[in-house]
Amino acid sequence: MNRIQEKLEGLRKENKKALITYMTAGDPNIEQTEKLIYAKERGGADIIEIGIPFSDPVADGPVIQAAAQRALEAGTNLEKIFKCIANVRKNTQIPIAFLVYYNSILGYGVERFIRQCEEVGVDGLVIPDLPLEEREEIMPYIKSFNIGLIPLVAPTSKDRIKDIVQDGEGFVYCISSMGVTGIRSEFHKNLEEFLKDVKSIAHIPTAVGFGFSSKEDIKRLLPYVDGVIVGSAIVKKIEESKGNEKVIEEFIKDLKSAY
Ligand SMILES: O=P(O)(O)OC[C@@H](O)[C@@H](O)c1c[nH]c2ccccc12
Repeated sequence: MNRIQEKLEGLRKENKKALITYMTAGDPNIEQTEKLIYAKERGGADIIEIGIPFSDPVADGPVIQAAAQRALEAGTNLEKIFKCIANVRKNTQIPIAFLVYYNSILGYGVERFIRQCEEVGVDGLVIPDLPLEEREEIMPYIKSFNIGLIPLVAPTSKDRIKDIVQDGEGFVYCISSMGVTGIRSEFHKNLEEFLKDVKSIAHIPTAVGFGFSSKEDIKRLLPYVDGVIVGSAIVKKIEESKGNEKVIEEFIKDLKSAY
């Protein structure tokens, strides 16, 4: 069992749910990313999702695109990110998933990338631009290392949900609404139905993300899932505060108070 599975299993036994928090690696710089991981953990984050900055992030909204831009301008690359996670692992066993575009993996070399993930202590991968049909290219490597592929399903996935979640591990990432990441006030009109459907089909825990920014949002969703993912709202705070650890810790605490 890896850290993500262990964490979610532990929470389930206590009748609790997970707060999963996203940020882009290297925003505002890679040294601060390490400190922000600790700040998030202090604030009560259960799982940390780290975005690998990429020049053509098709699923990212403006806030996260800008973060990737800042990270790339600060000289962030995979080598530095792996080093950062290796350092983090000297201090905490908090579960870590990478949000990484498939092109970044291909550019680095699939096997080399997955091996490195395991070596430094990454537990899961979310790969937004990897279609089900192309999964077999990477699956053998993922299976031979202790990493989980976190599958993404959207309200439009419908009949394909079963196939998409089949060899997923960790949790199923349910996308709340179509389009790109970013804070929203309206979600897919059948969101609750969709989340219930995924829950009934999936053999692993479910989490929902895309658009959430407050404890009110979280409270509304918790009955239907095992975790809620918050990204842009945190990245915006990182931008505004220039990566201030105290600000982020307090914001996470506030979100966690919904649980
Ligand atoms: O930013 P939001 O709307 O809170 O959504 C989470 C999201 O940022 C994070 O999980 C993410 C960042 N980039 C992505 C690309 C695809 C899917 C998910 C993501």
